[in-house]
Amino acid sequence: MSMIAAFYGGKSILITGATGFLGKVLMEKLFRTSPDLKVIYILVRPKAGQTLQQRVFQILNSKLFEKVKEVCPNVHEKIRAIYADLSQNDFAISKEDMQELLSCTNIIFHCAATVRFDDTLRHAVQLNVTATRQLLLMASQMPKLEAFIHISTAYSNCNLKHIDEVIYPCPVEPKKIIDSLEWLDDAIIEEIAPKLIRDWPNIYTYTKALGEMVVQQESRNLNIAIIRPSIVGATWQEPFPGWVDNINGPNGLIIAAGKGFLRALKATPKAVADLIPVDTVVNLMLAVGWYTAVHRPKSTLVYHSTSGNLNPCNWHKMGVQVLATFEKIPLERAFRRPYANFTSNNFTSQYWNAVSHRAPAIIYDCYLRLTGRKPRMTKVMNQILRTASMLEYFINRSWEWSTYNTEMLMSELSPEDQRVFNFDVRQLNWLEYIENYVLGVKKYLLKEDMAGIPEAKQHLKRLRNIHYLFNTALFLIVWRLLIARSQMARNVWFFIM
Ligand SMILES: CCCCCCCCCCCCCCCCCCCC(=O)SCCNC(=O)CCNC(=O)[C@H](O)C(C)(C)COP(=O)(O)OP(=O)(O)OC[C@H]1O[C@@H](n2cnc3c(N)ncnc32)[C@H](O)[C@@H]1OP(=O)(O)O
Ligand SMILES: NC(=O)C1=CN([C@@H]2O[C@H](COP(=O)(O)OP(=O)(O)OC[C@H]3O[C@@H](n4cnc5c(N)ncnc54)[C@H](OP(=O)(O)O)[C@@H]3O)[C@@H](O)[C@H]2O)C=CC1
Repeated sequence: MSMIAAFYGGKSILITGATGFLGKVLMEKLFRTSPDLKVIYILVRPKAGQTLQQRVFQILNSKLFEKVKEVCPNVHEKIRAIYADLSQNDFAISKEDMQELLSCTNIIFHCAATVRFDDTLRHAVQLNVTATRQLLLMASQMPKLEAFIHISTAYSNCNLKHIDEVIYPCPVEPKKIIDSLEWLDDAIIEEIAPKLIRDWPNIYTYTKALGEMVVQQESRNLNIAIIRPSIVGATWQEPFPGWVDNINGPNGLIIAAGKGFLRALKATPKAVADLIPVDTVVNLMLAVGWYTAVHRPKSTLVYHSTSGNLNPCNWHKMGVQVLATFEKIPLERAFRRPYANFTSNNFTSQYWNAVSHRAPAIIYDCYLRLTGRKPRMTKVMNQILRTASMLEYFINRSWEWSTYNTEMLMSELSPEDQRVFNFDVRQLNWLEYIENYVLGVKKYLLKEDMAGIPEAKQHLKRLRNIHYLFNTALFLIVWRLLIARSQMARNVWFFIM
């Protein structure tokens, strides 16, 4: 019998960010392994014209929850969506809902955040810092609370090279920043933002670091733990391999590569690709929730959910396997044949951007114009290159994250818990994982039908022929021009003939 699964039985669990990538996988695993849990409260806002109930309905009826419905047929009754907007005072939660949350909650998993790298400082602080403080305040009024698990990121201290499982102080106190945002206007805030974030690469990582400091400062006598995942990728094993549902992190670039838009990337081939499967992160979260509540460590423990020091993979290996998978299982209607050229050199990267990205986009737009259609490829390409440049910081560096606490926790688990809540990334086979990941992007994210693979392969063959034809024509034109203008070229030509 799993001790962790039994621990969550009968519990009332509060999850923020439950509609996000990590939150959905967390809910799924909780319902599947502890179907006798009492209730999961989720703080949700209406979005894209959908009410809370419609959003919950959509999640529970997705492929991700198919197994849950077999194990826990009354899952609909065990999920309680509470209207909340984490960027508002008191999260805009009604008095009755707040009362219920305060009096019933046993465990909190705080996953909600803005993960956009380019968010405004005001919004990112509201979500990643102030909301965390507000939730901690709520937690301090919960008499039944056993553990508060805060999800941060392994990159919250990416201005350092070696990162231990400790909370590092930020140069400016979070409280000072929160207070000043109240009276500064937006224009001034955006002006001072670069000075505040100093050597952090973006607002996201900086505000996540501030969020951790807030956790440390406002922990009172709560049982708190922080989990820092690196780049969260598709599921490894559970509930099935390759599940993914948003374009964040590597996902968008994998699509851009598979569709042949992105054929070169400014990346250091030997740098560690610190991906971590989302189900591995979730298993660690649940184990940490149990350990924090039952063992009540004296201080706030930080757990790294990373792969680099236990089972490293690099960007070269990842790129090669992504391409190999697209050979076998191509995406539909590709723009060009997939290709991956990694270079860490600025000049070469600019060259490939011009030749491999911008020039084909311009040529294709000319073709669209000539055939009476609206040009669009340059716009798409600019967006992809902007995204790639935003991620560049993370694919040109390697970090060392120590994992003492994570390994200690692994050794504390019973063999049954190590199996059911496996977060031992040493068992991960990268080639198999990446293949399933790419397949998952095709099936679950792009919703492409596997029956379309023969046609997709045929399309790639046509693209290859167009490519050869184009290169031959280009060569002949250049050669003809050279012969017309250079005596040496003429001599070479006669010599060959
Ligand atoms: C050469 C081939 C290589 C072969 C493949 C190998 C793959 C290597 C992949 C390497 C990836 C490395 C990733 C490192 C990430 C480190 C993350 C740190 C971990 C974390 O803690 S946080 C979670 C991660 N957060 C994110 O990923 C958010 C990043 N996104 C943003 O911040 C914004 O979206 C961005 C990029 C600033 C763009 O903003 P904006 O210009 O306002 O655009 P929109 O968001 O409105 O989107 C417009 C348009 O772009 C599409 N889009 C958005 N994001 C991506 C993406 N990541 N990849 C591709 N495309 C993306 C989006 O769908 C929109 O399209 P439309 O058609 O709707 O216009
Ligand atoms: N994905 C990754 O690679 C990594 C993620 N992390 C961390 O993991 C956590 C979860 O990330 P992930 O699931 O990927 O992110 P998502 O963007 O998928 O999910 C974010 C969640 O936060 C919610 N949220 C955002 N703003 C508000 C708001 N104003 N009110 C209520 N809810 C809000 C979103 O709700 P809605 O659906 O309404 O938008 C969504 O449920 C974050 O803390 C992130 O920093 C850490 C390392 C890597």
